[in-house]
Amino acid sequence: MTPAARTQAAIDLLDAIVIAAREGGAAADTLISRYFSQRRYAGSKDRRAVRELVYAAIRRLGERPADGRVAMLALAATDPALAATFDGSTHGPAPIGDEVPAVEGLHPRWLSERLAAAGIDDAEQAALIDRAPLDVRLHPDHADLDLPGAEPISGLPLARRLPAGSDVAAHAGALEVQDAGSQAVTLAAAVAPGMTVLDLCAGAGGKSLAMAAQMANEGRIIASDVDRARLSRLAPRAEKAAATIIETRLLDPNREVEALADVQADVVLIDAPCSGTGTWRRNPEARWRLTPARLDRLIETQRHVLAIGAGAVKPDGALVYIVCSLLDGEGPAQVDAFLAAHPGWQAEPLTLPFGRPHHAGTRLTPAHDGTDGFFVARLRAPC
Ligand SMILES: C[S@@+](CC[C@H](N)C(=O)[O-])C[C@H]1O[C@@H](n2cnc3c(N)ncnc32)[C@H](O)[C@@H]1O
Repeated sequence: MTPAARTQAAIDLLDAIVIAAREGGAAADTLISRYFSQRRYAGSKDRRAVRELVYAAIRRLGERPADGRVAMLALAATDPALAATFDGSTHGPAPIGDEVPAVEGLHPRWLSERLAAAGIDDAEQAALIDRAPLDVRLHPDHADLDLPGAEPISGLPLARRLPAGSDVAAHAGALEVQDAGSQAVTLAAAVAPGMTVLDLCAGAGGKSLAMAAQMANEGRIIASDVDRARLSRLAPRAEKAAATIIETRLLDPNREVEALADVQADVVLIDAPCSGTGTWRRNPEARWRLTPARLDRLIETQRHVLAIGAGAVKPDGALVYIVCSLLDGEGPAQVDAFLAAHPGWQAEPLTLPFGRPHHAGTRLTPAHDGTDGFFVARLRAPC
């Protein structure tokens, strides 16, 4: 592909990403993969170059742009070589005319304001869209696995930080790709061999698998979710990891309580659906998707799953609430509301390898901890 054709490809992709963000379509990564699967003529260098252009534009623009062309024009405004690719050639974009590029910025203004209200200052906000590192968790049986360029991560003996682009697929069964922050917040569950644990919002099971390792594969983990497709990815992962204590339970939305009536768990982990503001490093276009109305719906769902989770904790057991968001409405405010509505429950102090105390829990941020952003709280049920 010529440089001009790469620019046009980035514009086309950004068009699709903007529409998907507005209409709840697929993630940018998925759209990029689909785009190139239909254009076999594009080589690996072309794909990398186009991808970099697309993500540079997404990171540069806080507000969702009108379309791909104004997004790329914003990049071209400070990059003469890129501006020169708007040359009107056969596969390239039309020459730059009297056009207004998209406005640069960190995040949509309403989200910046809510993050600031949660104490996330400008430097912390900027770090939310840095590039994320590639972290993995080794299975205990493979703790001495030699991975080229792997760095240890302090406080997490089985975690390694790998050079970008490392081939982890070659080690399936010996490791899981999992952000160090995600590994750290799972430690708040303090699970031990023999316990009964409910991972209420298990998804594809990243945290269930980590807990099974912490439990030395002894005890019982019920991994539940309302999303069949996500939950179905857990069984093959558990098999590869030889995590035999995990059983999956697909929940019918709004009938979760009946489906979990037999569960009295030592620990209920709720990795709740959330806005994902703490994971924007991995999918920065997610900040173009979120709206106040969507956030309100997520907050309502969080309340719902907290109430379900509380009913499955045995007396004196623990409820661990996690969100990968830095918005207080999804973290501390949820926990405060829960404690106010559930007399006898108490927040417990946490000692984790990362994070700082924040209201009734602990907060991890990319700038402070080098991890994705999380809020986690551990709540003790009355005896
Ligand atoms: C943050 S994701 C979980 C990620 C997962 N724990 C992991 O570590 O990979 C949140 C999950 O909550 C699930 N969820 C949403 N509403 C739910 C409900 N009412 N009951 C159970 N799970 C629910 C979603 O389907 C989604 O998979």
